Amino acid sequence: MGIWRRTKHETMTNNNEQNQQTRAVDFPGGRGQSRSRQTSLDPSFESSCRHPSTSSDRTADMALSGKTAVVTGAVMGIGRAMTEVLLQNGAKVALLDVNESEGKTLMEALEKQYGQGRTLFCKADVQSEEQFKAAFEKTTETFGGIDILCNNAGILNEGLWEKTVAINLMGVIRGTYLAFEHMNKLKGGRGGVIINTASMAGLGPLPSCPVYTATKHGVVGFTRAMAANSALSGYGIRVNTLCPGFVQTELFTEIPARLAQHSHLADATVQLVEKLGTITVSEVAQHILELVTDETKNGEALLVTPAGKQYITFPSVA
Ligand SMILES: NC(=O)C1=CN([C@@H]2O[C@H](COP(=O)(O)OP(=O)(O)OC[C@H]3O[C@@H](n4cnc5c(N)ncnc54)[C@H](O)[C@@H]3O)[C@@H](O)[C@H]2O)C=CC1
Ligand SMILES: CC/C=C\C[C@H](O)C(=O)/C=C/C=C/C=C\C=C\[C@@H](O)C/C=C\CCC(=O)O
Repeated sequence: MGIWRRTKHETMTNNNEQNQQTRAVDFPGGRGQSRSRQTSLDPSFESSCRHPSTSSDRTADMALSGKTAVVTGAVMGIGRAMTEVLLQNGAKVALLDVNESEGKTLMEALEKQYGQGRTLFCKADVQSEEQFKAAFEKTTETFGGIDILCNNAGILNEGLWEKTVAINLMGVIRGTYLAFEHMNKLKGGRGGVIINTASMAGLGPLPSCPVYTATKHGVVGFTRAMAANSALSGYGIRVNTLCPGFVQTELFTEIPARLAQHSHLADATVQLVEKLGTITVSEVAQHILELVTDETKNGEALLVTPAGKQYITFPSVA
């Protein structure tokens, strides 16, 4: 059970046993940083990110300049890394999360790093139609529209399996339907793209997390169906899903407690983690850019693991 004895913020780096402190203000460093920009809000970190004084004059030529994104579960982990990728590439970002205190702190740090008027924080639980809808409306009111949605919020708790379904699957469905209302070209929208965070567990079963596996399989299936639905309907909206393997975040900690009645399988899961390795949030988030900017990407499932990235092909049933 070695892996789970590490302190809350220590994580196992892929193929090397160095402990890493993953602090609240910077992303895990480690392997693969050459493939992704190390970003940090830690002022002591020699960041490669643009500073506010240059951000505005360089934003104009960035891939996502003029675009507005909404990210759920944006305050930490993969969602926070996605937020940074979007900001680094010129987008304005609405951060949605239930963690209000951390959200406001992050907002202040992001404004210092990327300039005023580029970010908005909305306290929003993806389980709540009212809160999610209000956040969309506030975003549209603030930035003039929504072009990108990252349905990223998710939990892993087999003991609270109904909540897991409500957040991981129903929350993604709710966000997608709200985005279709705002983006639909047939309803006055300007089109757009939705990125749903599934998981490698959305492509193959994690025996110790059957409900989590079900939610992620649901996200993959729903994404592919909505992508085809939109294409056939002429809505002008693309829908793709990102399927990370094991990623070094809070969700990845205290796994035995999260497995609940399946915790007897914790060792098997540890062996799977050791077999497959782990990746950093930056190594995951960098891939949203291709899913967002490549107009040919619709209905794609992009698997990201220590071995790299792979677009999944599914058996054709018709
Ligand atoms: N960490 C991993 O190994 C992997 C994670 N994923 C998925 O990536 C997504 C992000 O996970 P992590 O960054 O690892 O998790 P995390 O626990 O580090 O961050 C999740 C964020 O979502 C927020 N959140 C939780 N419930 C919410 C709700 N009801 N409404 C709004 N925000 C809520 C939390 O406050 C937190 O800021 C999840 O969908 C997860 O299932 C997929 C594959 C691997
Ligand atoms: C315990 C789960 C830890 C983190 C959850 C995280 O959010 C996440 O989504 C991680 C998913 C990783 C899944 C990785 C592999 C899934 C593999 C399955 O397809 C097969 C499962 C077991 C096969 C055993 C083997 O040796 O291949």
